[in-house]
Amino acid sequence: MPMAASLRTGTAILPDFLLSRFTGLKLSSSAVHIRSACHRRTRWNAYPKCQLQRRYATTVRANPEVEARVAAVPIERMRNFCVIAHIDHGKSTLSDRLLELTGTIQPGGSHQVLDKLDVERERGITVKAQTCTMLYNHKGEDYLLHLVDTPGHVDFRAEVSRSYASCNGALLVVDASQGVQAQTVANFYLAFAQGLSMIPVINKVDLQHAEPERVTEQLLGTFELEDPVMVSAKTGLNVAAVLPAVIERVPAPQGSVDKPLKMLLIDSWYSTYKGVVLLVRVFDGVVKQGDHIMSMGSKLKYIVGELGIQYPTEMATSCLRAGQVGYMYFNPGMKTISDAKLGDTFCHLGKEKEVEPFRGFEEPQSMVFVGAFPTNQDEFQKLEDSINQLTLNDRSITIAKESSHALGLGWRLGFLGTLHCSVFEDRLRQEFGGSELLITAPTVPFKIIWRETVRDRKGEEVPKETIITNPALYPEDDVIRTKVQEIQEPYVLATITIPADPPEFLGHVIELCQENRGNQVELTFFSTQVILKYKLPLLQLVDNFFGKLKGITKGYATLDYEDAGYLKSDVVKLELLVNKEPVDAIAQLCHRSSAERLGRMWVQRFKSFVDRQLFEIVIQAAIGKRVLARETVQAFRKDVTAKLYGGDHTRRKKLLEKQKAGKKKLRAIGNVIIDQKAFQGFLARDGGGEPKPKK
Ligand SMILES: Nc1nc2c(ncn2[C@@H]2O[C@H](COP(=O)(O)OP(=O)(O)OP(=O)(O)O)[C@@H](O)[C@H]2O)c(=O)[nH]1
Repeated sequence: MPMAASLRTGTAILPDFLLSRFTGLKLSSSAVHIRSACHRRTRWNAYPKCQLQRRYATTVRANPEVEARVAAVPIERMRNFCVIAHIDHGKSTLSDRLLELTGTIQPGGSHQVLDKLDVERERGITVKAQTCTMLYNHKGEDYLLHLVDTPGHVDFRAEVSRSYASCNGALLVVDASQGVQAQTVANFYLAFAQGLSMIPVINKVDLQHAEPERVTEQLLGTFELEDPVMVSAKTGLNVAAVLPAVIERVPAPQGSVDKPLKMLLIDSWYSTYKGVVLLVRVFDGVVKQGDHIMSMGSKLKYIVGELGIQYPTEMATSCLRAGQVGYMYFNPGMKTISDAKLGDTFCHLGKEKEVEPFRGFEEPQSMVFVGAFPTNQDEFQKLEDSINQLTLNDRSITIAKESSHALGLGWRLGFLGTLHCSVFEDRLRQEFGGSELLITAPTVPFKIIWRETVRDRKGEEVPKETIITNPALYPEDDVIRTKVQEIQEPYVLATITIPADPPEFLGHVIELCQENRGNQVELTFFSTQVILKYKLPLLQLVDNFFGKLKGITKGYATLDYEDAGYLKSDVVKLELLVNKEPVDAIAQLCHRSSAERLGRMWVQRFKSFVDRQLFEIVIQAAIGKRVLARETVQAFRKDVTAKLYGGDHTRRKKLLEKQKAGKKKLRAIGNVIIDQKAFQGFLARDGGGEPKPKK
């Protein structure tokens, strides 16, 4: 058994080949890389098959030399900053270089140490903010730097906003060949609103078509940001200039170790081995192992177990002081991860009156919903287990049981956006088995404003409101006529950037936005770029808008969006009928203007997946009683006894068993028997429009 390069964690040694099997990592990199990777991966996916991975992930070793250096750094020499950028502009690569430069990880190891979730590696995107503490010697003095690598995609904006609470500054990374893009704009304003000091970093200057001068002008023109640091995170060129800029341009955190403890809960995740882990930022005071503390939100009391810094994995220290960000376990641990309310303030027990709690974070709302059903109803429990495993560390996913006449028992799942949804779908297909799963078309929440009134908190009479996330719960026509005042759908303010050349791009994009019921809000020309702002219904966005946008701009357009509230809409419920019986799982709420096109597409598509039967099958798309489209599957005559010729009875038995197993996957819609494969084919999406793996 090869034991060289084994990873020593605590008292156990795991051989290379086992380690690589359980972690999926190559072992050329240092042990630190491996442990870091193991640790990060467990935060998003708790894979049942990776017990060993999780066990090794949570191993903690104190390092007296590092701890002594950390303890000697006063608050004036601490800097907490995040790295923000448009997708793919190089945040994670730059973060890697900074970790190497400060000796936190070994140089030349595996890439993107902070992108460690399976999904991040597979798709080449960051979905979870990751943090790391570094020690950096500048002009002969040690500085304690706390870096947060943030996700670029709009769906994970809540992660970014939360990270800002632990930071005083931000590195705004811009690709030297692409310049300012949609998410650069969005991230800049978010960071600006939080009062963060921003350092522009122009990355990828090594590229042949890099235009650092043009991007410098753009940064000045768009954000009034001066003095960018020009780097190549890939080759390491000039990366050494980044940290001195952080020290000089990002203010030290405010706070005092002499004041009562005031600590903010920024993030939490679940470790099977040790339970709930908290990521905290200490604003005032000092917290040590054994301290009795309380949550000012829930009033629950806890005793601090182990605490320390992420260096880049957990490294136990004796205390965390004002200005620091670190991890913490309670002893006994928190019962469930939902007890860890992000944005909660903690103080020492008995000091509650002396501490003003933080306002907390805004809870992100689910905006994209799908139904998930097992093709074989016997597998319902297995699906439930898979969903529970995958949502353990992602509390932004909402889950509710759902029952469909056509598809049986399943789950209604809510996500922050389309990428969030498609990332989860991929994970669930991997975990549960892709061919065994039916996922319905994504939909958005609709708001129903009733004529009936209720009293609000101030005692004033206001119309009653209901949010509908499942078309099955949409009121019947007569209820809408008599009891509903209006129906609203969610809108977003979309920012689209495109190159000014070729000029046709602009025309195509305006056309696309108009076709999708968009209203132009702003159109700005920069030297080589155009930034458009449109108010668009979210429903249009989930219908592969990004894919279409990329298509008409040869992949050059970038898109970002923010919530723009609910607006009145002419919503209808489109249903698919099979021999007059509605197929509930396929019903969708849509705008009246798109109902006919969608209906026609539905009937043609469904027809192509339905097997002919002994009688004619009529497939229709309808709004209430009004039929919009119709297709017919002709009957055919089948000799059902053809295969059952006399002779070998075992053959006959096998055939019957096969039929029995097959029946589990059949569904009756009225008198029509439909194989789940038809639904699967009909509901299959090509997933276009989302970022593709880049490596
Ligand atoms: N040529 C060149 N490529 C770079 C440089 N920095 C990063 N890249 C490449 O650009 C791609 C994106 O880099 P990442 O670090 O993953 O970008 P990111 O901003 O973290 O991406 P998200 O996490 O998805 O938001 C990778 O293929 C990197 O290898 C650079 O300085 N020069």
